[in-house]
Amino acid sequence: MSLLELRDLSVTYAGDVPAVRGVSLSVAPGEVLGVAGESGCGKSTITNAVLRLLPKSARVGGSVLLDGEDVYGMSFGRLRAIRWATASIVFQGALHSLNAVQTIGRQIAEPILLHEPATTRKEADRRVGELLEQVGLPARRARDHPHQLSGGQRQRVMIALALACRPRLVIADEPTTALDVMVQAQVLELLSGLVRDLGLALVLISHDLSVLGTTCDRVAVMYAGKVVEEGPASVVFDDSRHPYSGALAGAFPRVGDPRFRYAPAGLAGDPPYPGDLPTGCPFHPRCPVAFDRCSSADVELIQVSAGRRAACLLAEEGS
Ligand SMILES: Nc1ncnc2c1ncn2[C@@H]1O[C@H](COP(=O)(O)OP(=O)(O)OP(=O)(O)O)[C@@H](O)[C@H]1O
Repeated sequence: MSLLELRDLSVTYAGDVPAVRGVSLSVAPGEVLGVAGESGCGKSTITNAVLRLLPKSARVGGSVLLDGEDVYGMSFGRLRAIRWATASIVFQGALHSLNAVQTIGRQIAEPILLHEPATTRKEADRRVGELLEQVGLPARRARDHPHQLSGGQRQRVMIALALACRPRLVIADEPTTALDVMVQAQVLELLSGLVRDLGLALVLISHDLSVLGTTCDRVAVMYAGKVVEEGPASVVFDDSRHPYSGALAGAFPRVGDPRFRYAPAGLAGDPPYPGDLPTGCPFHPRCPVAFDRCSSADVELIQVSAGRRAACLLAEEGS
């Protein structure tokens, strides 16, 4: 059974900005789902929607089911109980998310003491030490302040923090952005190990397909608030059925790679602003293989083969 299920989720910000438009996705324990797309496609909005962290003015449609429970139908008391304990988020920007004037240990202990009031300070400190070791840091680093750690170490602390209350789902929003390639690989290996060892469900959000390709079981590619392709990570990138996924994958091309057929020279232009979307397929103004119907036809996400969905007229025609 899925631990997280988004059913036709839509989020519209004040001013009629439809940032997320009918997204259906799910992730099971022990599975890594990648969510890819350029800046502004709605990735962080989905993250915040899962734990009801959106601004009050945002309108939410569809549903978010966490372990079968409707997140938008539950009381605030229940919501407080599931935040951290059932699901937690590793937010973007480790440096800015940590409190500069508090020790690492204090910050990790805080959600434990809040969610498990029977825990003593001493027990919480022991758990903090264990959590730090679990993410590959010595327990003594609990006494440090954030500025005493490197970027990669701070990101590990963010992961320890997310694990503090033993959640079953972790959403990591751009967990490796701003880290150098070696440290990136270590953080991804750490996350994969946690999925393997703890049976976590992990949603990994990134604009960088090389990050997702190596770590995820399945990937959903988003464009202008919608999923435009979804399937096993390896095939989505190696044999894209949507020109946008092909173009994103083409940003990391290999010689002789079939992805070149979509993006010989990279992807020109910018994604549309959600408040001002083009008619037809929202990708058509940038699409290297668009034809006349693309600017007017409604394109739905359809199943193109077992476990694979794509939203493209060419995929519909099976070409
Ligand atoms: N509070 C808000 N009010 C109005 N519009 C918003 C708000 N937050 C986000 N948006 C808009 O919604 C769209 C989706 O934003 P979101 O942050 O979810 O994208 P993203 O894919 O996570 O981008 P990034 O990778 O840059 O974080 C963007 O066009 C953004 O400008």
